[in-house]
Amino acid sequence: MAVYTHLGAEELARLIAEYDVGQLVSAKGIAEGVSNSNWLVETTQGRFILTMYERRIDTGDLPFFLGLLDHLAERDCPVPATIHDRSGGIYRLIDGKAVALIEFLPGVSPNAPTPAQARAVGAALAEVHLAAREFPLDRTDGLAPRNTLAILERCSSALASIDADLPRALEKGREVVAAWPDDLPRSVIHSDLFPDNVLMLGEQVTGMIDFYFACNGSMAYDLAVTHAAWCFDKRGERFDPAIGQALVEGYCDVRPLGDAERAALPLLAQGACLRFVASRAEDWLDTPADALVTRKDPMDFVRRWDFYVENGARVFA
Ligand SMILES: Nc1ncnc2c1ncn2[C@@H]1O[C@H](COP(=O)(O)OP(=O)(O)O)[C@@H](O)[C@H]1O
Ligand SMILES: N[C@@H](CCOP(=O)(O)O)C(=O)O
Repeated sequence: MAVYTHLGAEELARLIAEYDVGQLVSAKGIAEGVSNSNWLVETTQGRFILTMYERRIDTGDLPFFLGLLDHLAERDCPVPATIHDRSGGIYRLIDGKAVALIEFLPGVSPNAPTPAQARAVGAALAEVHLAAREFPLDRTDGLAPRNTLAILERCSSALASIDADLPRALEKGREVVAAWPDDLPRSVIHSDLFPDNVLMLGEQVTGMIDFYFACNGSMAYDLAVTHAAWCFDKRGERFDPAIGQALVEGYCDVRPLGDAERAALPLLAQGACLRFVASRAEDWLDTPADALVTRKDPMDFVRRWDFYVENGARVFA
C-alpha cells in the first residue's frame, strides 16, 4: 500500500484548481510504492501523478529532486517533468505536508527483465548521468558507504535478531569503506534504480521515477547499484550474467567507463550491497512485523555481496 493520507474530493479539486491542467475528473490511490502517497489524477486535460511526501523526505530537498526532474526532462531523458502551479511553485503544502503534481508516463515495471531491457536501462542511466552534469544544485549522499556503515554499526546489537548471519556484514562493511575510491568521475546519480523505479514498454524505457535518493556521487557507483538491483533474483541467490553484461554494455554505448571506473566496479558493487543491507536492516528494526508495509530482507543483499566478493573481478572484467 502507499496511500497514507486521505484527501477528500473537495480538497483535491481545490488543489488541482491551483494548476493550469483543466478540471479534476478522477483520482485513484496507487498501491505500489512504500515511502509516499501517490494518486493517479485524471483531469479534462490528461493524466498526472500527485505525490504527497510522507516520510524520509526533507521538504528542503524538494527543489533538488523536482528541479532535477525538470532539468532531465528538458534534456529528453525519460523522466517525468513536474507541473508548476499558477504562481510557478514546484510544490505546495496541504496541512503542512508537501505535494507535487508530476507528469504521468506510460509503461510498466518489468518483473523479470530481459537482456534487451537491461541494455536499454543501462543506456538510459548513462544519458541521465551525462545530462545531470550541468544540474546546478547539490545534494550530499547521506547513504554513502561511510554513512551506511555507521547505520549498520548503530544497529549492530540487533542485527542477529534479523538473521544470525547478518552481523558479519559489519566486518565486510569496514573493509569496503577502507578501500573506497573517492576520485571517480561524478555527476548527479539516481542511486536506487531498481526495476520498480523504471517504466518500460517492451524494450523501451518510458520512465525513470522515484529520484528521492538522488544526490551527487560517482557515476560508476550508480551503475553498480543498478547492477545489484537488476541482475539477480529477488533473494540474491541467482545471478543472471546475460542481464549484467547487457546492462554494462548498454551503459558504455552511451558513456564508456574509464579504466579506473571499470577496475573499481567489483568494490562499488559491494558498496551498493552495504547500502541496501544497512537501509533494509534499519527499516526492518523500525517497522513492526505486523505493519502494512512489507519489510525488505537485508539478507537478499548479503547474498549479492558474497557473490561480488567471489566473482566481481570476473563479472566486470
Ligand atoms: N510519473 C509517473 N508516471 C506513471 N506512474 C508513476 C509515476 N510516478 C509514480 N508512478 C506509479 O506510482 C508508483 C509508486 O511511485 P514511487 O515514486 O515508486 O513511490 P514511492 O516513493 O512511495 O516508492 C510506481 O510504482 C508507479 O506505478
Ligand atoms: N529500493 C530499496 C528501497 C527503496 O524503496 P523505494 O520504494 O523508495 O524505491 C530496496 O530495495 O531496499
